[in-house]
Amino acid sequence: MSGEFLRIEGVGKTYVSGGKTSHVLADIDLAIDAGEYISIIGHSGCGKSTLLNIIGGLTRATTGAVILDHSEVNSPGPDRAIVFQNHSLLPWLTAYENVRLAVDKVSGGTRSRAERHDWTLHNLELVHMAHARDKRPAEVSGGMKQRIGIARALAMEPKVLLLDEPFGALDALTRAHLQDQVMQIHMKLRNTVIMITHDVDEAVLLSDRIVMMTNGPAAQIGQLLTVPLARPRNRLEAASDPIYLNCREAVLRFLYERHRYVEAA
Ligand SMILES: Nc1ncnc2c1ncn2[C@@H]1O[C@H](COP(=O)(O)OP(=O)(O)OP(=O)(O)O)[C@@H](O)[C@H]1O
Repeated sequence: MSGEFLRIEGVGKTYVSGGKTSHVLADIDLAIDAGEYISIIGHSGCGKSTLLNIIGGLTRATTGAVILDHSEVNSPGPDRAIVFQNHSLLPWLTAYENVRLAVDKVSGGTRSRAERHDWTLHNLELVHMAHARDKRPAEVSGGMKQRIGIARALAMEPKVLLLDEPFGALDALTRAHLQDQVMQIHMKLRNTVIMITHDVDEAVLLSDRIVMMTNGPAAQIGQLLTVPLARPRNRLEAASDPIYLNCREAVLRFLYERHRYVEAA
């Protein structure tokens, strides 16, 4: 592993609002290889979204830098697509149109109309949503909306896919189904993914490495855990695999023994 693809170097973040200063992140160093699936886990409010937004270019780091493929990240860009917990689809557009809009924006100058049409459909097929291409967000389930959001993000062919609790609002069965699909897509595309989650099993099942954050203020990476489970992974087989169980226990111990959540006063 060279860790040259995405480097987070000494990243810190301080918010100043209403005369109050809060040190959210301090000295975050992380090197990620192309094709890795990384999860970020930590208690509520520790700064996970802040870190993801810094990588996405939506928030500027106070100190340090993010270097993606040898260029410093200073603003949002199509090379980093973000999928949020609550889908951000345009309600007046169909599934096809939501994805097509992103495709036109990113590859309007490089692909013909026919190619952009095919590419839009290809990405809807990837998430098994081609059958619902003409439905608007209000006409489909929460899981389907997330799948359209993932299709839209993938269609932009980002260097990094940033997932901010993408399955957080879904029921357990839909969530498991979508996790399996994301694993299949990752196997197929070998894309680089950084995902925030609160779910220990989700982190272990999907990730190559898990970034465990300490509690804030000034949260840091407390532990970095490699998940040496072979791929493709099957959730039923994994559930009794000693490697899976050891990783799961390591994350639980980190969260509930070493860095227990303390309710803010
Ligand atoms: N724009 C902002 N201005 C001031 N403080 C902010 C801002 N955005 C986030 N914060 C604060 O930074 C801290 C970290 O927030 P962040 O959303 O990154 O945490 P998180 O770990 O993603 O939380 P959760 O798991 O609950 O989503 C919180 O205390 C939050 O109130």
